[in-house]
Amino acid sequence: MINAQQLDLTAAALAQVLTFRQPADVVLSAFFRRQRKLGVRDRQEIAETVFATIRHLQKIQKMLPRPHNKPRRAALAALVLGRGLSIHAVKSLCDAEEKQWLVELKEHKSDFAATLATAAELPEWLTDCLQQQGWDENQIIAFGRSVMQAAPLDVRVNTLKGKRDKILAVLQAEGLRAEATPYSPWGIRLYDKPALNRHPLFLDGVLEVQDEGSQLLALLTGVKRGQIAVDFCAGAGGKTLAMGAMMAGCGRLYALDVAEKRLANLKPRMVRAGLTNIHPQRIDNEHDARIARLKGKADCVLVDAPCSGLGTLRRNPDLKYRQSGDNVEALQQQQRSILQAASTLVRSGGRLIYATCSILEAENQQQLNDFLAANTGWHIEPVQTLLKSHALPAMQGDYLQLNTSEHHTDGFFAAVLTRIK
Ligand SMILES: C[S@@+](CC[C@H](N)C(=O)[O-])C[C@H]1O[C@@H](n2cnc3c(N)ncnc32)[C@H](O)[C@@H]1O
Repeated sequence: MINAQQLDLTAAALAQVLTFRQPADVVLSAFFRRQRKLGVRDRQEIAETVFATIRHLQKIQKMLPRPHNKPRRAALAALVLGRGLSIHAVKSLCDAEEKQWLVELKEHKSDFAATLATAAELPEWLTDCLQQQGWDENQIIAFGRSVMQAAPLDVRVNTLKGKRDKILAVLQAEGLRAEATPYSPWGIRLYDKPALNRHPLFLDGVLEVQDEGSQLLALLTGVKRGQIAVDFCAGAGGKTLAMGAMMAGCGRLYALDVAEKRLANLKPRMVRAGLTNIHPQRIDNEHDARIARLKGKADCVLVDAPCSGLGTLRRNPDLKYRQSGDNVEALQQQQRSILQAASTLVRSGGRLIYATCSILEAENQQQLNDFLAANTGWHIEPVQTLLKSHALPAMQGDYLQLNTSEHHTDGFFAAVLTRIK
């Protein structure tokens, strides 16, 4: 149970977080760096209450229109709405006005359930987008609620270093609540969130943290040993490492990105994973002359495009307040340009995989349709056919579309195209 000092500090952190000028985790890390004396338990209470506030912000905002100006009230509301505390339990932390305000907040329960934005805990710009792409209210509410749950910890077994069944047995024998992921053949789901970065299986490169959905995207590339592959937007290499393992360390895998810092994070991970065939390369942009030598050479190119990230709201609930329709339009232009440039690297008969961690058609199907309208000589490979030998969620259409409410992964989209000339 949170104490008075922790509540005051939560309010101080919320005054910054709720402006949404920066990612919540960045603001919170900087806040904790300034509060050196705080213990682990203090940090946990503050962080949990900050994230509960963001997760329940639609309801809180209904009663408190500018919550960053009244962050103590926002935090108290989060304790009651998000952290399951009764008003009685928090009454020693409140003055009389605050207590009365909490009572009124609770009285609005049925209003909250009757309005789409508060029932789904999604801002109106996003519920509008989802409705425009044909989602009905029940789907939107189911999605919104599914992303209010914290994500479990999914890890991928590096097939160069271990077999999933054996590793799963080791983790279970250590008393961890662990089970095989339902769809990815390499995945293990952990429910207790152990500090994995000190675990010998992590330090030895047997395990990597990776959401099951992200594992499935790598699986979909179908990349094989000895091939030439490109991960065009590799970031810190989540999918690069999985592709490297699929290639059994043979062939060449280029990990490209514009962000030096992210690629730098890939390097120790490659070493841990025992992969020597990955070539990280920073590029200035998608037209960088340094990649011209790969034109028409790659067997497989993955474009895990920069996107709104709206499929990852379980981990980054503040994104729904930091994104907007205008932002999505700017991202669409970037995605179009990257996909176009990356496609030129694919050899005849090779594969191009376009993926995002977004649930918006504007970033997904629409990009694919635009690409196919502007480019001839490409064929869509239905995802169900590609992955028929693997367990895969039932899915309509040719694309992989993962949604937290149905598949318990982050939301992902992926399409596979083959170059036919
Ligand atoms: C969705 S993230 C990739 C995540 C990564 N694939 C993983 O699995 O961890 C998108 C990445 O695209 C990179 N990016 C943005 N613009 C780019 C460009 N023009 N060319 C290549 N990469 C770009 C960003 O720096 C970011 O790392």
